[in-house]
Amino acid sequence: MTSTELTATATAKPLIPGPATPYQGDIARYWDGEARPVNLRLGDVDGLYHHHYGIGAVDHAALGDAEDSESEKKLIAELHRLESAQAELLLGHLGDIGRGDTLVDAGCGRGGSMVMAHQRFGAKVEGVTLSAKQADFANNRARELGIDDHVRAQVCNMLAMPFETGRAAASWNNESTMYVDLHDLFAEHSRVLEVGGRYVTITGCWNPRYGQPSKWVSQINAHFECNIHSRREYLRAMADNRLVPQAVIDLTPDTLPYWELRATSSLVTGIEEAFINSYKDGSFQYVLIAADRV
Ligand SMILES: C[S@@+](CC[C@H](N)C(=O)[O-])C[C@H]1O[C@@H](n2cnc3c(N)ncnc32)[C@H](O)[C@@H]1O
Ligand SMILES: CC(C)=CCC/C(C)=C/COP(=O)(O)OP(=O)(O)O
Ligand SMILES: [Mg+2]
Repeated sequence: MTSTELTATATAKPLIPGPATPYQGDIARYWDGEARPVNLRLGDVDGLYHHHYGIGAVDHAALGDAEDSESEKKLIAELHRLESAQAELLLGHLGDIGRGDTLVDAGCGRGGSMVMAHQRFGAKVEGVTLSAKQADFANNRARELGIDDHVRAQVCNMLAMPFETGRAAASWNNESTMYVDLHDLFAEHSRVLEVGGRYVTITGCWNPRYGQPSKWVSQINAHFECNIHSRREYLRAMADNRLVPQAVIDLTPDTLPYWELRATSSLVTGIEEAFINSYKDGSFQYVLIAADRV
């Protein structure tokens, strides 16, 4: 069943009485209304629906040549492959995860990373999103795949998750930290993670060596109604909340090929220039941070 045929059969009920702030209400409405072809057409490739960006070298052989009648389909498949490669990289930093473990996806979107996490580790995966539409979509996909006993999305604020203290083996934010205060966020991850648990995020952050958010970063903030943090804020907020980084990887060179390929596609959304220019002028960085809960 493709995304266009998929309809919400069960409506996710918010766990807490609605968004915590008017801003969160706006973000819930943004994602409830989001239906960009660049996200749905890529997800239709294999049923893994992402709302993050790709990394890795473009496989130009897989694209065929321009005259190829299938070139659009091949380009979509290649963009999707790079986005799934990004999720695999994040999951690869979660550490030694077993079938009996519980994982938390904070800001889970339509659930592509949750499905991949369960398929990779066999673990239980709990996701939260502000968007009832995204939660319904993710839960319908889990039901279709027969994994709804292990993969569940709930409508709630990632700053107040309905999970017991100290029970998650690992948790992550995949391009969802730019919607919340990092101290509040990392305090909540530190609460739900077991001692020695692992936290991972992949995010876009402005470069403190540039000085302040560039005009390109401001354009990205306006485009997504988000608030991109600086790299130093991540490290400071982690240090203040018992999260000790054990890997900080600059993925900027690895994500540029994805953006340059995407900029040639018919699925462009208009934000490609801001990402490419900010990555190239050094004002913006694409970073993975993996940290241990001490
Ligand atoms: C860019 S999408 C990323 C989705 C997913 N991580 C992925 O990689 O496909 C950002 C997600 O963060 C969620 N989000 C933003 N603020 C949130 C909050 N305060 N609590 C829970 N989810 C939130 C949005 O609902 C959306 O699902
Ligand atoms: C790295 C940064 C700053 C990302 C901001 C968060 C975000 C909106 C990611 C992509 O979502 P999407 O896949 O829905 O966006 P698009 O429609 O551009 O593919
Ligand atoms: Mg996308």
